[in-house]
Amino acid sequence: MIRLSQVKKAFNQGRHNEFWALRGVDLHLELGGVTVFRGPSGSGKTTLLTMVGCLARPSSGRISLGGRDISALPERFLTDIRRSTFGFVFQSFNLLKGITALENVMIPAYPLGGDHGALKRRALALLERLEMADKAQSQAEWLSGGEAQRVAIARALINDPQVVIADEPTANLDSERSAQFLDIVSGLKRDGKTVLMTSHDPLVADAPVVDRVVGLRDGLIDGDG
Ligand SMILES: Nc1ncnc2c1ncn2[C@@H]1O[C@H](COP(=O)(O)OP(=O)(O)OP(=O)(O)O)[C@@H](O)[C@H]1O
Repeated sequence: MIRLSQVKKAFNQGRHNEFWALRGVDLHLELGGVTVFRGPSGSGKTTLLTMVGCLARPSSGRISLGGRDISALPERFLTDIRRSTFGFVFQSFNLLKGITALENVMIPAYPLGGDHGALKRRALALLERLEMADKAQSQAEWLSGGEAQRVAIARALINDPQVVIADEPTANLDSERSAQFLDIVSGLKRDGKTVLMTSHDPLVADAPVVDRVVGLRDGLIDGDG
């Protein structure tokens, strides 16, 4: 379970261009299920997910994960929690060019050590599940948008995270690919994963697989259902 208490985030704090992207968010996220964060551009959705996923720290307020306060932990502990708990799918997918799809999927597991052969088999199994096995040896830059996204999803899953965070996952996809993405999300939900997404896309927010839609406006929660 993830709990945010009065989480605030300022950018450029103390400077003339100080901006409060989050202005006091209280939120309780149960593990399991699919939550979508919706709101106008600039309302703080991405900022909120980066706090939840331990990619950045709040300026004030508390975030706890499974009852443990993680907001004030030193960076190396945050990195460990991030690696073991969260998988990320970024809007632009962020695959590394010049290496294969398979190698991209394997990268987040390298810092954890372990047997290379077993890791490769796990990565291939994930690509297989996402119907991308035939592209395992393709260079990342050769992949189409939908293919790149599926590789990014496999990469997000390689360390078997409890929580998958996806920022505007359908922004670069046509409606058929978006529907396929939602099928993948259904599969993750069946596997017991918690999925947290931001989305402008009504196709996503209104999808039957979504359990909860949290609205954000001007850095505050604006509707939760
Ligand atoms: N590193 C930064 N430095 C300064 N301002 C920032 C930074 N990151 C985000 N912001 C500002 O914080 C606000 C919230 O940004 P955020 O990316 O969380 O919005 P969002 O709701 O995800 O928007 P979108 O739907 O357009 O992706 C925006 O006004 C943005 O310009």
